[in-house]
Amino acid sequence: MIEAKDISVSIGGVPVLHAESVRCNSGTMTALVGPSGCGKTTLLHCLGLLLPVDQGQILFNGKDVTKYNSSARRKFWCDHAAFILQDYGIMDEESIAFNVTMHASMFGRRFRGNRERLAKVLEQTGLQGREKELAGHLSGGEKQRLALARAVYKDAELLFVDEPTASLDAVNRKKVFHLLVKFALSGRTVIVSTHDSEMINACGAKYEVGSNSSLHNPSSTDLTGNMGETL
Ligand SMILES: Nc1ncnc2c1ncn2[C@@H]1O[C@H](COP(=O)(O)OP(=O)(O)OP(=O)(O)O)[C@@H](O)[C@H]1O
Repeated sequence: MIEAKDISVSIGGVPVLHAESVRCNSGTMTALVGPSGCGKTTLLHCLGLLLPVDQGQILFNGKDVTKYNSSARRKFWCDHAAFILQDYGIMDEESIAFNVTMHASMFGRRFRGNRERLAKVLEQTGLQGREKELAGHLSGGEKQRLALARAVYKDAELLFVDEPTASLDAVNRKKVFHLLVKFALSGRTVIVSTHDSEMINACGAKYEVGSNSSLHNPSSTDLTGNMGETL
């Protein structure tokens, strides 16, 4: 569970978030929604400790992590978090397998990850059989799916996702959709900044950035919204 409590952020002296509070529960996919420029990405970055807040707190499983220094933040990212951000964070000069597993020997790029898990996530993201291809040769949509494959392979407790369906066709949108839903249903905390109405409908909780109000607060018996229907 990750939570923002009354956080405010200014960028370049311009207020972007004002006293925002949102709680993202485990086992749930939470949508950060609202018009372009309202601060969805900024809030996502604050929750992921990628951007410091000026006021308020970020709580991870109830623990105040707001003032973590750079080494504590690095450990938080390494141990608990996975990100699919707008630039996808793909290393173009590396293979697909390396980008997913982040494992290779220093010399010769010999594969050292978990082969079974790698094959499974590539299958789930429609990249099966392409382990050895250079990531730089992939299209934008394929890179987006590769970023998702990496996040699922890591199996992190927290998954931060910015516009996961932005450059995908209908078939791949559905694939990404199902994968994120399954991931949340397995007990993970998934936070998605999105304009995609189908994606928003699949989320168990929705928070309108800038309105200071949750659109839907999941009760204990309805932690997943209509995620089950999506599967
Ligand atoms: N690095 C930056 N420098 C200056 N202004 C910024 C920066 N990052 C964000 N902003 C401003 O903060 C506001 C919120 O941006 P943010 O990207 O969080 O919005 P968003 O809701 O995610 O938008 P979109 O739906 O278009 O992606 C915008 O007005 C944007 O111009």
